[in-house]
Amino acid sequence: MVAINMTELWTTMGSTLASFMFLWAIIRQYCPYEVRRFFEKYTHRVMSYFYPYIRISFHEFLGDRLKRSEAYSAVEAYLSANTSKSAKRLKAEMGKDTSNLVLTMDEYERVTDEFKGVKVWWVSSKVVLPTRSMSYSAEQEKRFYKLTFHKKYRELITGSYLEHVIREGKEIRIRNRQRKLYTNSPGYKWPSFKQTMWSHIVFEHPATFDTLAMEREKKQEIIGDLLTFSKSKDFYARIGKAWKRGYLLYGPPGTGKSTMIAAMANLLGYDVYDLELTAVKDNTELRKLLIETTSKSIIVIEDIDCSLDLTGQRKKKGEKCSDDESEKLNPEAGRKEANEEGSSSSKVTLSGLLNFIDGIWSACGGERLIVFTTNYVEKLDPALIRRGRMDKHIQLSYCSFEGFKVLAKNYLNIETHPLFYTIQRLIEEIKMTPADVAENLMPKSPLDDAEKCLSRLIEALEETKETEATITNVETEELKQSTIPVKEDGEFCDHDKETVEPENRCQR
Ligand SMILES: Nc1ncnc2c1ncn2[C@@H]1O[C@H](COP(=O)(O)OP(=O)(O)OP(=O)(O)O)[C@@H](O)[C@H]1O
Repeated sequence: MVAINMTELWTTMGSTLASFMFLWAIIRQYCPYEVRRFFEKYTHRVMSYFYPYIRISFHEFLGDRLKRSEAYSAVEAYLSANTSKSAKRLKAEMGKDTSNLVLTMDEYERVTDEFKGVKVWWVSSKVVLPTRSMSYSAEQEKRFYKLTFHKKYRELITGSYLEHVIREGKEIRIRNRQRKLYTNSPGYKWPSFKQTMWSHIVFEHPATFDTLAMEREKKQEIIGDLLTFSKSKDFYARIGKAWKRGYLLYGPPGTGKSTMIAAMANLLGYDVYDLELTAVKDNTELRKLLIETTSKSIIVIEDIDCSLDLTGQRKKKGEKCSDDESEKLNPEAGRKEANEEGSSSSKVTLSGLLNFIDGIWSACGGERLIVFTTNYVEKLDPALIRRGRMDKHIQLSYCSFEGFKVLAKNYLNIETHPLFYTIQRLIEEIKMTPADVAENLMPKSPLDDAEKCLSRLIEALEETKETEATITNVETEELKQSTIPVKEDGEFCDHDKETVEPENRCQR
């Protein structure tokens, strides 16, 4: 009897539940969104008393939909890197630089992640909301990620796990982002006054430390310094110092200063801000530009000796070093200067620049390198380049044999050749910049093989050697002649002060 009753009870319950589910499916389809939300809200509240799991949502857009949520983007990057191997349904999109595919979890896909032995679940989801406007009615999709975990791990997950997800997600995004090369150029801002602003292009310089012609040991030291800096956030916080580091690159033109900056940016994945000081109106504008720079960037002032003189006064436009090379990092630099002609004289001072490097504003943003380059280090004010401001001074010099070997590998794809012995002998006694060596190694026609290019370099080195020898001979000769000659009667003769008739002058 009892058994029959139980069977009846189960059957009734089953059919009631089925009817309820059927009804709910109809209601879901036809009832207005607001009513549905109301039911769902209260059902969730009742359920949460018995449900042992906690859920956290990360919505793509918050509030006005104008700006994508940083947390959502970080979670997306984290999940695409960490779970794309375990997810069964993935979405493929072109990366920002259109060179690779980026895989992310497809909608309604669920993946598991583990942190310190605790399992959590991520679901990518979306809600479709009706939008009503005067002119059209459309649906709006709101995407979000939902994280679920057991309530006994609340502290661990909301604390260290989420911190780990966001930090790693941000790092992945920085690694994958398209980097930018900024330059300051004059712009107009309401109410129509001229001021310099950052504009940018995509930064795609191919230089790396591998392709840089330099002694291996020196290269390793610089790489070590840069990597240590980039991982020292906590260290800088502990010692109470802004997270930034100054580099001074100096050496003759064509020794690789600009190339090294590009290699630094590529190594660390930083943006580059190429600051043209002559286009900055005054210290206030300089500070504004500084505040606008972002973290993980290199601020470069090339040829610093040409932008500011030792008294701290700006050089006039006409006095700027005529140096085509300064346009290398940024093709807009030349145009910018032309645009600047006729603008009012600038008033950036040495103290303004010192403030820029280590004033109170310089601490905002964090993780920044400030790089100055110069061909004449001796011309710079010691205050500008003292340690603490320019922490690391790097001299780039004429091409060594080791540097030549890097260039031979880059340009000719060879690591050894019988002509290397001759080149080693010549390059060790002659001053030739890596830029000149590189130019000679560059094949000039499809028929140019390694032998031809190396022979051309040897020829150029020998020519330079001859020119240097001729110059030295002339100089020695001039030096000999410039010593004050003695007249036959033993009197000294100073040619510069001679006022006597030519025929009475002493013979050189
Ligand atoms: N050390 C180097 N390693 C590899 N290539 C180099 C090196 N130095 C120069 N080059 C080559 O020479 C060209 C000019 O070099 P770069 O612009 O870096 O020199 P620079 O020292 O910045 O010159 P300047 O002082 O005139 O601005 C580069 O495009 C690069 O191809």
